[in-house]
Amino acid sequence: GLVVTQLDVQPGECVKVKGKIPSDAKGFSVNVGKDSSTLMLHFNPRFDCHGDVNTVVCNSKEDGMWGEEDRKADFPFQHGDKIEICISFDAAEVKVKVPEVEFEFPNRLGMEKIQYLAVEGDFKVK
Ligand SMILES: CCCO[C@@H]1O[C@H](CO)[C@@H](O[C@@H]2O[C@H](CO)[C@H](O)[C@H](OCc3cn(Cc4cccc(C#CCN)c4)nn3)[C@H]2O)[C@H](O)[C@H]1NC(C)=O
Repeated sequence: GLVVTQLDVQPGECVKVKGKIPSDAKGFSVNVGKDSSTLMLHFNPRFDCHGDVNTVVCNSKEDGMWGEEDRKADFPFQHGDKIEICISFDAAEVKVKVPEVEFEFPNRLGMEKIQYLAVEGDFKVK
């Protein structure tokens, strides 16, 4: 999927990804951080994959190693949805705004900018 590098997003700024969730989507992820091995956030809505149904899984990745998963209570996504995902952060946390819901995740790595964004799986970036 889409990979963007050299982004240089600062605290308080937001990066927005618009796209469509295919009608047969199993799951997708939006990753932001330094690069593919060092992620401030792996935002992974799962419709039906890895044994999860309608569950948003968030995690961080440090030098290629996954952290502790954080499974969210909300799942505000449906097959066929056209959505905007807005990601912003500060020293303490990462915020992921989607229609109707804002998810929060700790800025575990204390990252001071987002250089890298990658979208994987069943999400058609517009
Ligand atoms: C119960 C004991 C075992 O526990 C399980 O252990 C697994 C392995 O660690 C974890 O799963 C890993 O979880 C990690 C976050 O933590 C990651 O999501 C990682 O995926 C990386 C990855 C990303 N991509 C690209 C991509 C992305 C989204 C869509 C597609 C598609 C498609 C076409 N339909 C492709 N491919 N692989 C996942 O494998 C499970 O959550 C975890 N489950 C629980 C309950 O704990």
